[in-house]
Amino acid sequence: MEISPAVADVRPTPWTGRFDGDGDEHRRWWQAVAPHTPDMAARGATEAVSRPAVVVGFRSDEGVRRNKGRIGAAAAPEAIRQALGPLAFHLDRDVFDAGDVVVEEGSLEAGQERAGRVISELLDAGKLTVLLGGGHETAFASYLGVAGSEAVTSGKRLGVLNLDAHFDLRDEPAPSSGTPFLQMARAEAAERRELNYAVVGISEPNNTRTLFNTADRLGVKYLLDEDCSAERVQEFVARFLDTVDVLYLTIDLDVLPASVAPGVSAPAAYGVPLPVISAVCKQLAASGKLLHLDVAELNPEFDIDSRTAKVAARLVNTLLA
Ligand SMILES: N=CN[C@@H](CCC(=O)O)C(=O)O
Ligand SMILES: [Mn+2]
Ligand SMILES: [Mn+2]
Repeated sequence: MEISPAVADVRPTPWTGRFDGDGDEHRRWWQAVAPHTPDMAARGATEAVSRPAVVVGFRSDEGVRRNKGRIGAAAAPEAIRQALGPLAFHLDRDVFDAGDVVVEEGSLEAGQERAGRVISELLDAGKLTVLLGGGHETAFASYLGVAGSEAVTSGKRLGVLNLDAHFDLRDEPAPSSGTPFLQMARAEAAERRELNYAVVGISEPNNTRTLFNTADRLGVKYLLDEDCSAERVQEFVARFLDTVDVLYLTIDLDVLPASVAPGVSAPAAYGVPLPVISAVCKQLAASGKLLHLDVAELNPEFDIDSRTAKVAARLVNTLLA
């Protein structure tokens, strides 16, 4: 029996940006990105050398709403595409847009499952997947996709690296943007595995003792924001990479200082400097272990001059380069 491919809820719309000419030397992201159609799922790269990347949006406010935050992240996928569109395209890979999964109020879990199925299929077709959130409930959608992929079900060791001021290990009656990594730990335990979870940028005053206790009980490795010198982070990430075969990277933009990333639900008073976060992205891209990535918590409503969206776009560009 033929199983129909998983598709996003909303088809991709054309990207826009500055036009300098049609030649390769003028190429920007908006000219390079092509719509991804279900029948392309199994198609490999064209002339590009690296694994093709596929962008998927996760339009969700529901996790932040449930977590009592400032809603508006559902508009983030569009804002990040708008910030990526005009950037000069120097990548050695094809990039496709598969459209958006749309989370209706109250139906977060179903949206996470839909996005998970789309991600798993793309991963199994050899793509590097990029999920644009949404609040950090996006991470559980990513996890479902990654955990359902052949790479992980065939036994490759998965590592989850979170760049975030928060653990997001809350124990709540309903999933939210504050719970995804506890949900992952429980899902991994159900598969008789342990979640291999590391966080860079934890703000001590913004995580309660309960959250630190949960992190310790689960064996979470973390670096506090105040300890995030370039050297410490590089060494921490290198040690973590040694323990994994495939990596899922999740960037919560509130890991950055509020001056760099004001457009988030919970801006960081301290934050990890952008050059340090950018260096991590380069380190991960060079590792060859990156399976999937997402960017979460952009809230365009609170952004200033698209500053946060532009940082998100820049980091995605770095990770795919
Ligand atoms: N996504 C997670 N967000 C933080 C929000 C913290 C806050 O609002 O101060 C958390 O739940 O810990
Ligand atoms: Mn988070
Ligand atoms: Mn956070």
